[in-house]
Amino acid sequence: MLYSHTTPEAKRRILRELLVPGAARQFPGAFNPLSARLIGEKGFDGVYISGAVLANDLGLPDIGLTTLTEVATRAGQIARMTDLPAIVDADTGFGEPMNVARTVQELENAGLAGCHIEDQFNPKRCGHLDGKNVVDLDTMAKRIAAAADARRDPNFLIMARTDVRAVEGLDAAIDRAKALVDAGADAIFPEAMKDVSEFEAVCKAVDVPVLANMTEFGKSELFTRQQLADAGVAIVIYPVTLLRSAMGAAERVLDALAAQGTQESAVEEMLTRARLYELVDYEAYNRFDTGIFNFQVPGLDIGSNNAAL
Ligand SMILES: C[C@](O)(C(=O)O)[C@H](CC(=O)O)C(=O)O
Ligand SMILES: [Mg+2]
Repeated sequence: MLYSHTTPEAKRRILRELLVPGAARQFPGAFNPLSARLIGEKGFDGVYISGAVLANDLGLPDIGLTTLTEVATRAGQIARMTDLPAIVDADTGFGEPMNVARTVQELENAGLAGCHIEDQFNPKRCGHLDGKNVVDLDTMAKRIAAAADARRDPNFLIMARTDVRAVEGLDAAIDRAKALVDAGADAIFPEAMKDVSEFEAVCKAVDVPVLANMTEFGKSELFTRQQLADAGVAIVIYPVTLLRSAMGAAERVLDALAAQGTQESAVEEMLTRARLYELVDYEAYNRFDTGIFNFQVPGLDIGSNNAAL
């Protein structure tokens, strides 16, 4: 009832145990707190919180317009709804090293298990679009070192994302990944890999867990969990999958409603009232109320929901 029963510290310990090279742990992207609950119910290993989804949900493009406060608040709302560890996309860290340090502490406070910080500069963009720009290694290494130094929980995962692959090629991306591990990164997110052999090359080159981004309509094919596991990947994210699916469904029902004058034809596809209540654990709140509201006043009927009161 109410929220996660697992503490942030425990979630971070769990995350560290999950991130084994070759385990290809699946972290679907939650687009709201309730969808995080669904992800947990379906037996996934963790929850991803996408910067693109966060921005798009506010009606903004994913170009670095969201603020640390917005991201930490929303990520915290999502993290508290699940017992799974949640990793959030911290974009470029929201500024220079001192800002990155504050970012990490705010995300720790919000109950996240880890975050990734990338080497683009603002205005940043989706890693699967052309025309990206990256900062030099020194600047990025300082971001990562500041992040690692600022955390108070040693298990809070600092993942370095590099967008260098699309700008300077795979070898340069691998060199950067290695240097970022030296700077303190606990894990590497190599963005926009072209094929599975590229993931394999990164996994071989670094000694830390590697993430694969299986975003639809991007530069990477949608590899299966098994393919990525065989390549040595530790964690796979599906950042925008649920938002795309939910918005696709919303668009279809609006079309039906406009065309037919009723939503009747779409009801079958909808989450039922019962299922929705199940997801918010409605029943547990009822039980809680009944447990508290158990006293009697002589001569007065104060049964639950008594209209006379
Ligand atoms: C992973 C990502 O950073 C995100 O914000 O979810 C995006 C996803 C996307 O735009 O499809 C990315 O840059 O790949
Ligand atoms: Mg992003």
